[in-house]
Amino acid sequence: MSTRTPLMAGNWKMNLNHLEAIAHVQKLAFALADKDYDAVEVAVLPPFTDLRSVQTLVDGDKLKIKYGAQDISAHDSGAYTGEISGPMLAKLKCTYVAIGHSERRQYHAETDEIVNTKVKAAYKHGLTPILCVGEELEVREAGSHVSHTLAQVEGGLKDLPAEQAETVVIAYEPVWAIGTGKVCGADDAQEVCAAIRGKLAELYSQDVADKIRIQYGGSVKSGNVAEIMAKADIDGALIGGASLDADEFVKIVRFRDQ
Ligand SMILES: O=C(CO)COP(=O)(O)O
Repeated sequence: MSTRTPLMAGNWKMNLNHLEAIAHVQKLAFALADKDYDAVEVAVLPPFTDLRSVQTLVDGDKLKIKYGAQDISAHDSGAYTGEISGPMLAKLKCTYVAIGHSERRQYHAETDEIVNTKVKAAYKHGLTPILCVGEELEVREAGSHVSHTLAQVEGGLKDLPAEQAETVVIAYEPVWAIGTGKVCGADDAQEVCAAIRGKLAELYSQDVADKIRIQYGGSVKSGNVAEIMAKADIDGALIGGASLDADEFVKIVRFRDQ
């Protein structure tokens, strides 16, 4: 039995303005009880413009929900128009930051090198990275999904010491399953997540690999979450679309009841 606490994180992507964010987090706060947080860590990743509102709510009402950003600059400050730095996110008391999401790799040309620099920037400022990896449909069809994903894990964690790596969260998100309603079968997801843990053991040690949480992401809903979470190497989910519906997100947090 794994001692890893599952992490259910809602990636809102570019949805919900700061007023909608407040209403949404209030709904989650109202629905979730202490026993939910005892069993599962719950986090939301709102757009940057919502973070101050979410922080104010979480701080003011001592909510147990955690929050973080969807990206981080590789730089600490300076002439980088449009970017948001690690110190800015740390100042807002973010816990997590998603790095290398496939939408950033695809639309913003983020390479493993850039992802690796951002992972290091997150640690430098006390933020925990959620390193996103996963293959496109052509890669899966060619049968290279495992090696492709492991290369992204290795690239993203390059030169990272074990003391930092043991707290990273890896999110396996097959690109073809994101927002398509096509969930990766639980056995297929487990195959890749087990291979990721094997790679982590090779890069660090079995002890470190056993501490790292590996999430699955891609069309997770209340109806399929229990089957996915039953797998030995899956320690949570990164949820896009379904996290925008508070009732549905709460059901996902309560995956054991589904
Ligand atoms: O990309 C995702 C989470 O980061 C998954 O998105 P969906 O849950 O909408 O498929």
